[in-house]
Amino acid sequence: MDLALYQPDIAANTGTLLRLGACMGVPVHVIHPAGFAISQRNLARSGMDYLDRAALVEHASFAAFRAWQQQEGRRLVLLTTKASGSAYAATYAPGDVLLLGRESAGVPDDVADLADLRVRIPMRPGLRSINVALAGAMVLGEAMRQIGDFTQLS
Ligand SMILES: C[S@@+](CC[C@H](N)C(=O)[O-])C[C@H]1O[C@@H](n2cnc3c(N)ncnc32)[C@H](O)[C@@H]1O
Repeated sequence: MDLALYQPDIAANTGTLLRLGACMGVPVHVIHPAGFAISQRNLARSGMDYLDRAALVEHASFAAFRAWQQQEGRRLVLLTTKASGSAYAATYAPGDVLLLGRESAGVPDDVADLADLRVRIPMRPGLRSINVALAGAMVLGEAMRQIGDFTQLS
């Protein structure tokens, strides 16, 4: 199970997800261009001293990320408010890569079309979206619970 961030805009969210990845043993992929430099200075406030324990993988472009994902034979699961299927009705597998959209605009349609599975966290009517780091945490938690990954943690 991996997390992937599509062209993230806000360093604090990426730092938060890197800290989550470090604690859960989940690699975090950043798909460039990001809206900020990937640096200790930019990420330290939210990532704190967990950054050194995070498995960060940077991809120069979506094409580079896509090549890696296909080469590895990993399923791409997109978290999007535009999905019809609930993230809590989906079935996850150990190799899944959970792809999160950018804070400002999600992912473009051509990227969404490549996803093997698109899932939505149900929300109350009239509300737009959940913070990207919280959305990632909610679905990662469900996916890890399903595949039994929490049993490997203390
Ligand atoms: C702030 S939201 C982006 C909102 C953007 N306007 C859009 O249309 O996607 C950032 C990312 O968090 C995730 N996200 C937020 N709320 C979500 C929800 N209810 N279901 C699934 N993913 C969600 C998605 O990956 C989304 O691209």
